[in-house]
Amino acid sequence: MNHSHDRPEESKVVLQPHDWAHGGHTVARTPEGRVVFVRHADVGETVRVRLTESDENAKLWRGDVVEVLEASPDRRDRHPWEPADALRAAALGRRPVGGAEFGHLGLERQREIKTGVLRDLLGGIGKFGPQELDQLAPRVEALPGEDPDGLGWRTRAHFAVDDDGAVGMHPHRSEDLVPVEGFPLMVPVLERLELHRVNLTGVARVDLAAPDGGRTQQPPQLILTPRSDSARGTVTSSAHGAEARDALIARLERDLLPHLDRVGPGTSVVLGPPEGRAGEHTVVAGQGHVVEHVDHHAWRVSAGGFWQIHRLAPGHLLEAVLRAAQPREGQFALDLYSGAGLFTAALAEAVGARGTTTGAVVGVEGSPVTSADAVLTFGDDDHVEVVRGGVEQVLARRWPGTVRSRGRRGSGGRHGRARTRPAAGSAVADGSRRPDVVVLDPPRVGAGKAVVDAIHALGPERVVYVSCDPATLARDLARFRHHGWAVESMRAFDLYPNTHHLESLVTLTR
Ligand SMILES: C[S@@+](CC[C@H](N)C(=O)[O-])C[C@H]1O[C@@H](n2cnc3c(N)ncnc32)[C@H](O)[C@@H]1O
Repeated sequence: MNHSHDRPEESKVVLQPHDWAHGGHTVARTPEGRVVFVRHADVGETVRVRLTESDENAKLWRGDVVEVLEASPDRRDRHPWEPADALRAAALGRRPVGGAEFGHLGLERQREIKTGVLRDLLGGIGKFGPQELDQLAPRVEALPGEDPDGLGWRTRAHFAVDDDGAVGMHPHRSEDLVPVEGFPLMVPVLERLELHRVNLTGVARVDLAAPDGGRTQQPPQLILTPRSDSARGTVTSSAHGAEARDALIARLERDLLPHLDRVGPGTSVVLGPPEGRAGEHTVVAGQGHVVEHVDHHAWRVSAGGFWQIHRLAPGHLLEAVLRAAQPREGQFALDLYSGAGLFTAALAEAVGARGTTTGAVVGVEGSPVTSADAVLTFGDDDHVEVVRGGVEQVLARRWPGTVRSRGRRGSGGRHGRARTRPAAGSAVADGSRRPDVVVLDPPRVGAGKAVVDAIHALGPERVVYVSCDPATLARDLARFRHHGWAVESMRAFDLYPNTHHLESLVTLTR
């Protein structure tokens, strides 16, 4: 069992990190040979580290930098966000919050580190040889139009709320809650909401959404998740819970709405089900959904539905996916883990206009909220079909024999029978036609063996894999390569500046 140290002076060691690992930390060794994952450092530095997990029996220890004895040339003079600055947090006797764990380094260095981690994972888990890696030359690219400090990009963010109703964030792997006044990684329209000035007692979590990258007149949206415990007038699902929910709504109308009228007029406020429960959303003010746009496309995204986080990501990814997938008029494209239909829309336009008999797109999405959005977005477009369900289950149903293991994976596995609307031609609907192009964009757990095997069995010309986790991507690529697929090209994007996260886009052919 790990134990955390409450008395910092008792648990400090001086270390020299020698490597970067996946997950946002450097790797160092104590003189006794113990491996320590150190956050907020860089390779080549000498740092004093406060151990946050150091159980004698643990395989590895963890710690945060509290003092820099020899600094990396890439260390920034000033961290762009104080609550996440490890050195400043140490001076205040607390831990840095998560959310900007690379903020101590310049953006170029951040991308260099992410490129190195991607390459290491492809070599280790993915079994790519050094020559293959040199040929592919994966490199994490900055998005054109990115802020020079990597700030102001998040159109989606969330905060926890403490017992006293103040918004806060957690340090890495900690239940502690540090109150925060804003989050400069968010787009300005969300920063201006100044939620730290409002008492949100009875709320467990606040999610924020700024449509259209925060650029349009469309106001932002706040989604509040009520607490489910019995403390402080909170909400349960019982009849008593309905009263508590009404009381919470009354309190929000009294405290939150006048504040929002001053700082963010028109902001929508939506109350979700209590934490850990499924259920309806109640619109307290404004609307229950936003509309996202890229060029001439528009998508509906409801409270709780998925949308790409970086303000520039939807347009950039859409273009990159189209370039990689090369869909042609009359083809059948399968969009797996399709969300609200970002790629579905572009693929649909490329394979044929409404009413064509041969061009078709099928999007598969597991979340009931997000797939319902896609159904509404694509309306009566008869060459687009939106299927709600787990990818593995949907592939097994539509193309029996392609999925060997019927394990239940990921969020999509929970959602019963697929709901389809409308059929995109009978051959597509009954599974007798197979896709020419498959795009997949799974969550961090990746696609997994059964889904990769099924895509292989479907025999498309091209597969485009969009990934937000390079470790599961490497694992899934190894499986594709086992089936004889080759990586034609690989790109990676810095969609999450000042954090260790990265997005990859891989084109596979046979
Ligand atoms: C990374 S998002 C990509 C969405 C979309 N491609 C986009 O760019 O907006 C992954 C999506 O997969 C859905 N999802 C997660 N696990 C799933 C599963 N097993 N089957 C189907 N959908 C799943 C999530 O609800 C989410 O909308």
